[in-house]
Amino acid sequence: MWLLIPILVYSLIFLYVRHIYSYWQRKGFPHEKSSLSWSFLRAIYQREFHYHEAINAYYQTGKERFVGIYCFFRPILLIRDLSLARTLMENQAGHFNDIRWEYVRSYRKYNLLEKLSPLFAASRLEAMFRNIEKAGDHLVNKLSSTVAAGISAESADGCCAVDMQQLLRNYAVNVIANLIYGLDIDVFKQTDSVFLQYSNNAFQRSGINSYTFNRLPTKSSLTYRLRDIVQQNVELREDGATIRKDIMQLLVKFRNGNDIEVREKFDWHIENVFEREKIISIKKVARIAEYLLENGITAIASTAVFTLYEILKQPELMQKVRDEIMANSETKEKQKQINYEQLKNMKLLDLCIQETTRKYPSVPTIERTCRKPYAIPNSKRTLNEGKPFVIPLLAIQRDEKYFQDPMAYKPQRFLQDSNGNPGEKFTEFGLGAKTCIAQNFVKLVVKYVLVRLFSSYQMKLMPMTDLEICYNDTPYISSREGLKVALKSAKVKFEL
Ligand code: HEM
Repeated sequence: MWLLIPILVYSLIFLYVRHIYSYWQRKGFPHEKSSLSWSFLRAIYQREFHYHEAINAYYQTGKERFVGIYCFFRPILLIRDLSLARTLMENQAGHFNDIRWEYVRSYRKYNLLEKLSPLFAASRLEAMFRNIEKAGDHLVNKLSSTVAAGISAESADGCCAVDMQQLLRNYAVNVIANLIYGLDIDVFKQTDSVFLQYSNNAFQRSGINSYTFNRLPTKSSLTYRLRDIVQQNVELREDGATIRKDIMQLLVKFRNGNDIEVREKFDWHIENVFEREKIISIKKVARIAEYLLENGITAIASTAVFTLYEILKQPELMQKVRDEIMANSETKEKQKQINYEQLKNMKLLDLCIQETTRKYPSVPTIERTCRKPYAIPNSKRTLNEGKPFVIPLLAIQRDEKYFQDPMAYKPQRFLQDSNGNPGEKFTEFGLGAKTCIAQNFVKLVVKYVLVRLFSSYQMKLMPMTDLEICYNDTPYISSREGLKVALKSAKVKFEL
């Protein structure tokens, strides 16, 4: 009798595991070969720890438009076809809604993302430009003091080696703290700042390199400290004691039901309403701010780092970027001055940022869960409720079917050719109801920091033997020294 219990338990586990890993076969989908062998289970387990790389690698192994694969007890449908991927992202019609962004008001359901999209409208960002400049000043001040102090061995020839990855990450922290939390802080000086601690925690967590573990709820004391900052800020602004042109101001306006839609004349003042009329609670404002903080820092830093890395790798491209900056800026009191309008004219840098987001997408895979059965177009298969699909953006954007010579960094690929044919297309910021609301913002802050760097310094990549590019979640450079760049003041020329 006692012997029967373990046998029964093992049999049930065996049947359960086999049931999971035969899902796609049972449903008649094209699927990866699965078995309960040790090698298959080990491969599935390893896939968990290199999720984005594994998903993108599997994309290369076949030709079907979609294929059922397995990730650590989760059957997932991998989409291999760009037009199917676009259809799935665009035509949601309730099939793939993300309930995290839904909210109910007067018995009606709204998509919060859609309502919040004016937060990052170009005209709003233009009004916030002074705050972005402050974050740029903090970075340049830090670099100036580092170069002046000549802390490195290379300082003898007037140049200094710095880790640009870390510096740009701190710049991103300053930008987000300033615009989203409404605080003009400088984490280069305030090294105990809650924002810096949050950023370092998130970076270390990504080192665990696991799909599941990275998604476990991670409410720490930092979350509560950030919530306190939001609470104080919201109260100050609702009292009218502070009017600041930033994203927090727009979030508080939205909370009070004030119009934040894009109009020519915009009033930043907050019309405070009774508590019962508020659209979202302070807790919700804090959650949105934390979501933007968490995703924003890594996305801004990664896009800035890889754009800089690729430009520095190509001296010819670097010269063109410099020329463009020189042609569109003016010198006042021996300093290069750049305003919003001049920045808008720098088209080559726009193309560079676009090319970075193609080659190094900061969202390497898009995943959605099916909320109601979805018949896949031009096929006889139906994706059932509760089952996820994944779009391997990284692999699609590096597929020669869609992009010529995909591993080459060619910003010009997005330009019209001489016959007026449009440049190559891409989907990097997503489509449909979950399109990235912050795309204008990230392009602006990355472009601005690059302009500040190229107009203030001569830069050169230092040789790094252990440079590796990792993808968990956002791409980053894994090397002992981050992205090591030698800097000289712009007046001193490097031998290139
Ligand atoms: C170059 C940098 C960035 C890229 C390539 C990027 C890409 C994307 C993509 C592909 C989506 C769609 C995800 C989906 O369909 O599931 C998305 C959504 C979103 N992004 Fe971005 N993003 C970037 C920067 C940012 C930044 C800086 C922020 C915040 C400050 C941000 C905030 C969001 C938000 C709030 C969403 C809504 C959907 C969600 O994640 O739930 N993004 N982004």
